[in-house]
Amino acid sequence: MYEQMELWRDRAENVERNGKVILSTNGEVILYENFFTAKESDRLFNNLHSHIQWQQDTIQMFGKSIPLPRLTAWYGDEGKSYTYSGIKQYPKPWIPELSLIKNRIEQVVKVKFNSVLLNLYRNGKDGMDWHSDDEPELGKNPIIGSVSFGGTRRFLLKHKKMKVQKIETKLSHGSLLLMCGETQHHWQHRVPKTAKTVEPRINLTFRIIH
Ligand SMILES: O=C(O)CCC(=O)C(=O)O
Ligand SMILES: [Fe+2]
Repeated sequence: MYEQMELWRDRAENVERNGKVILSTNGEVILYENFFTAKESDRLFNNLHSHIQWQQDTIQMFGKSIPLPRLTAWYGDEGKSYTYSGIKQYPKPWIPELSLIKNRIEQVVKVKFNSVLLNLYRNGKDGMDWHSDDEPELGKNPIIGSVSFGGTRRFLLKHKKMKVQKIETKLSHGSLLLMCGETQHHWQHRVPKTAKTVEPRINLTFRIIH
């Protein structure tokens, strides 16, 4: 037992050392590549792809209902509602694959997440436009743990006021990106669509809903 705990601690510290600081002005973003091994990531991608209840959400624009360019799902603790695209949503209960991922990132982040928003980018035509994760339910300086499986996609950050300040990284199979501090207050992020052929990608953003 003791030995196992030591192993966990070593692993957590090692991962911490391997984190790359992507952004440190007006917020903090850290990337841990290969947070999950390739083998674990393959297994988790397949499991989530088939076990998650993916849904096609729409947004209302000029009186029209427009499908979002990705499939989504929301899981979490019971009773934590979340308003997304103007619709009050209730999470589906945790499933083992999600609890496993959540536990693993909590070892490093040292907070307890109570919900996760999942996105499935089926191909290069799927993406996510500029936004901040600044919904009031998330509180002032939310910590967001973003896990990626499947095809690598570009991830961009731009400062809200100093528009020239742009940061770009790639989110690959098995990576963990942490966004903390004032990041959501000062920065927007997006996953651009691409004309290149890309493998499907699953992204999970773990959040704390107050
Ligand atoms: O797919 C990603 O990496 C980003 C997802 C995201 O920004 C979100 O769900 O709020
Ligand atoms: Fe986001």
